[in-house]
Formats: sequence, C-alpha cells, structure tokens
Amino acid sequence: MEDTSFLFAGIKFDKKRFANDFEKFKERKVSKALEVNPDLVDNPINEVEKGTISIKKRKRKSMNGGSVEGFSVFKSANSANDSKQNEDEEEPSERKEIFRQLERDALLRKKHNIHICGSNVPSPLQSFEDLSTRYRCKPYLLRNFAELGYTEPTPIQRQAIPVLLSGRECFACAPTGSGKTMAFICPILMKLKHGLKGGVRAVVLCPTRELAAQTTRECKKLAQGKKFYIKLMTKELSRSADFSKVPCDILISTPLRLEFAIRKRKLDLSRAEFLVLDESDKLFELGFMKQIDFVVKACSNPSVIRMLFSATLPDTVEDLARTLMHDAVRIIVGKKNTASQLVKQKLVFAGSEEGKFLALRQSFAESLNPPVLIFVQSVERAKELYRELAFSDIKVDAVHTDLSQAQRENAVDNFRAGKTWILIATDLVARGMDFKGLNCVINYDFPESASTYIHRIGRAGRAGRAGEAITLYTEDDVPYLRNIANVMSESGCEVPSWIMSMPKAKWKKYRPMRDSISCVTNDAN
Ligand SMILES: Nc1ncnc2c1ncn2[C@@H]1O[C@H](COP(=O)(O)OP(=O)(O)OP(=O)(O)O)[C@@H](O)[C@H]1O
Repeated sequence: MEDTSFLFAGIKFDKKRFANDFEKFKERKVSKALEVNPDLVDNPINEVEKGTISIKKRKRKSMNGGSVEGFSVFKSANSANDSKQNEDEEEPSERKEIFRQLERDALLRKKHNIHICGSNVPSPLQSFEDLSTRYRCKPYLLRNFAELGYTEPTPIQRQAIPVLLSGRECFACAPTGSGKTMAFICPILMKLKHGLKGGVRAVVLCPTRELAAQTTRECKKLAQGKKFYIKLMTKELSRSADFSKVPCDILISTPLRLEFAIRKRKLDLSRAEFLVLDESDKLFELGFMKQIDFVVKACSNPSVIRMLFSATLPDTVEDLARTLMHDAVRIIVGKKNTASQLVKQKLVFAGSEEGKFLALRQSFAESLNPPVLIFVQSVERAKELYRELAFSDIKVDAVHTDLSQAQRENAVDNFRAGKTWILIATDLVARGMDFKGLNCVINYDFPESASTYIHRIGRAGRAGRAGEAITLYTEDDVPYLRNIANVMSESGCEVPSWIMSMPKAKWKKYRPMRDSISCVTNDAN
C-alpha cells in the first residue's frame, strides 16, 4: 500500500470537542484521577458511558478468567502507590459499583466474542431496550427493528452503536452477514436531526454501486416513519444536480461519483457529522485511494465522526486508521480476518478446467439447491460460463461490469426475487451484497486472495442462517490451497492434514491464465 499519511490531513483539532483529551495533557493531582460523578451510585451505567470515569488500575483478567481489553479503562498502573491512594480516597460503594459494571461489560463482551481497544469504551448493549433507557432512542426506530425481525442486537451492533453514540470514532471488523450496516446506520439516525436544510450531514461510502443501492434501501427501511432525506448518488445526480437545492440528510455513494459531484457540482460536505467507510479495506486499496482522500478532506467539519467497517481488516489498514483517527475505538468480533462460522466450506479437486465444468454440471444434476451464486475471476469468464449454462433448463444469469447499470440491477433483482436460480458473478458482488436465503456459493475460479475468499463465501450464511461454500481447484491452484485452508480451519472447518502441511504461498491478485470455458466444454461434449 502506498504512503497514505496525506489522508485525513487538514483536519483541525477541536479543543472544545476533545476537551477531555486536552485535559489529560495538563498537570493533575493524583487525587483527581478518579472523577466519579456523585450520582454514579444511583446510575453507574450512564457515567461509565459518558467516559467521566478513569480508573488507574490494571486488571488483566476478568472474573471469568478471560482477558479484559480496553487498555485505558484499566490504565497501566506502574505506580502501585497511585492506585493505592485512589483506593483510599474512593468511597468503597462507588468503587465497587464501577468495578461491577466493568465486570458486567467484560462478561457480556466475552459472551459475544467482542474484543475492544481504546480508552473508556462504553458498555455494550444488553438488548435493544438499552437504546431507550441509556440513549433515549425514539420508538419509531425500535418499531422498525421489530418490523424487520431484529429481536436482539448482533455482537457488532452491541458494541459499535454505543461507541458511536458516545461520539467516538471507530474501526470495526466483524464477520460477513453480521449486521454491520445497521451498526453504523442506527447511531446516525439517532444522532441526526431529520429534514434539516443546509446540506449533507452523513456520508456513507461503498466500493460498488450495487452495495451503495442496497445500503440506501436498508437505511430507508430503518428510517421508516421519520422524514429523513436519504439519497443514493446516482450517475444522473452526480452529473446534473444542483446540490444546494437537493435536500439530503444522508448521502450514500461510491467514491468516484462522490468525488465527481464535489469537483463538478460543488457538492458541499463541510457540514457532514458522520463519514462511514464501508468495506474500508477495499476503499483503502490503490484504485480508490485518491478519491477517498479527496472525500475525507471535503468532510472538513472538525467534529466529523469517521468510522471504518469491514469483515476483513488487514494490519496495514488498521495501523493507518490507528494513527490517523482521533481516540478511535477498535472493535473486533471473533477473530480478525476469518470467515463466517455459519458457512460450511468445502474444497473440491477438479483437476483441470474441463474437470471444473463437469463437476459443476454433475453437482447441478445431483442436487441443485437454488439460489446458487457462482464466482469466476473475470468478465470474460462470466460471459463464457453464462453461454454454456444458458441453454440448459436452469434459470441462470450473470452480473459483471461489462453490463449497463440497468442490466446489472436487473440481474441482481431477479436473483433476489427468485426469478433466477443461478447467478454467475465476478467479484463485483463479492462484498457486502445481502442475498437473503442464498444457500450456496461456488468458487468456480479460485479466489485471488484470502480476503476475497472470505467476502465471496460470506454471501451465504448471513443473519444467523447456515450456508455452504464449495471451492473448485485445479492442479494450477494447488500452491495456493494452504492459504484458503488456513481460513477454513480458523473458522472451524475440517481441512485434510496434507493441505495444512503444505507451505503457505505468497499470493496477491491471483488470476492465472485459464483455458477458456467454451473450449473445455466443447471438448467435454
Ligand atoms: N439485529 C439483527 N437481527 C437479525 N438480523 C439482522 C440484525 N441486524 C441485521 N440483520 C440482517 O442481517 C443481514 C446481514 O446484515 P448486513 O448486510 O448488514 O451484514 P454485514 O455484516 O454488513 O455483511 P458484509 O460483511 O457481507 O457486508 C441483513 O439481512 C440484515 O437485515
């Protein structure tokens, strides 16, 4: 990754907003180290949330034996005297209550496999009711959750929502299909005043138009009943809108269209209070870097809250985020960069390209359980495979970047509606797309990287449902098997021991030359 330190440059330090942090640089008396609100005993949770408590005491293990993260909550206590003195000064009942709360938080996080890093991290949500009692969430939002069948928050929602509601920036990594979209939309809806004039106040960036459209729909569903102006940045809007006249609270866009609108249509983002980078590791790849930098600078409000969400968070992106975001909280659900445990993963040796096609046809003949999503490595191969399958009785379609916007939308909509049983796709739809009820993902072509594998197979096994993923491989793919096998074993799938004993190959953007599918099928016939 290229040097990205220019990102987030020009963001001014807001002394008022970061008064608490500013305060830390001033000299302090030890006796001030524990700032406990006198009301704390009555309402300990709220005070922990407000971050007014700073406990100079390190506690390495929870009562349950699990590790307790949040290094500043349990600030390093090099000086035993400091903590001793604090302990002497604190009211025992207050102190006990604070620790009880911290303990409850740690246990809840442990139960849901939530790992956090950051100072004074707010308590995770026990339930959606916490949103009302702790944050005065309006009833319409809870009604919408119920309408959508959300009975309890997912782990990422439990932690990310309170973090964002307390005005903290965050970078979050949670498995595919675990409800990250709602985790960033909910706090935005709760914090923003709706229907205001005066410009965009929340920006959500997604790497593809398909994902931007889906996120817009999700956002509108969650905002049902409140007059929020939620806009998807379409080509038309980015080319011809007079943004000073377009009411817009929340704007959802791909980086290219947004950059275009800012440059050519004078779209003003200086009042944005929230900036979401969804699928953030993808957005930090070279192709998007300049546009992201431009958008980040355009969101020049010093109080803007920036957040990064993805199911994969490479160390490079994480390091970058850590150095550039202010007092951000890191939230990881489960293990970083692992596949969803809900997906049963299988590797199938097909020998050659011809073998892959035969294996596919055979699996359809034996047990086609639609809908099925098939990934190939290029537009050309998507077209080829489509041609080979289109004449069978199977309802099949393809989606890739060589189609018009309308054709792309149709392909996705028909698949969602069950009109198409099999969708052949490039990695265009590998990230973020939520195809409800998708049973099976087939990697017809071996994925180009471990993160692509994780995102591709994550189209199945979403929102608590089980799914299946089959990866076909040929002799040529064998050197890269171990990389996939690692992901599989990390997420609890069985992998043959001979694969695990293979060396791990270095790979990046693995897209080998393959025999054309049409040639191999002609041979096969
Ligand atoms: N609290 C909840 N309870 C039940 N279902 C939920 C809840 N929150 C979200 N969902 C549903 O879970 C599914 C997956 O959510 P979402 O698309 O946000 O996943 P994601 O974590 O962003 O996945 P990806 O990494 O693939 O982008 C959606 O269908 C969504 O409606």
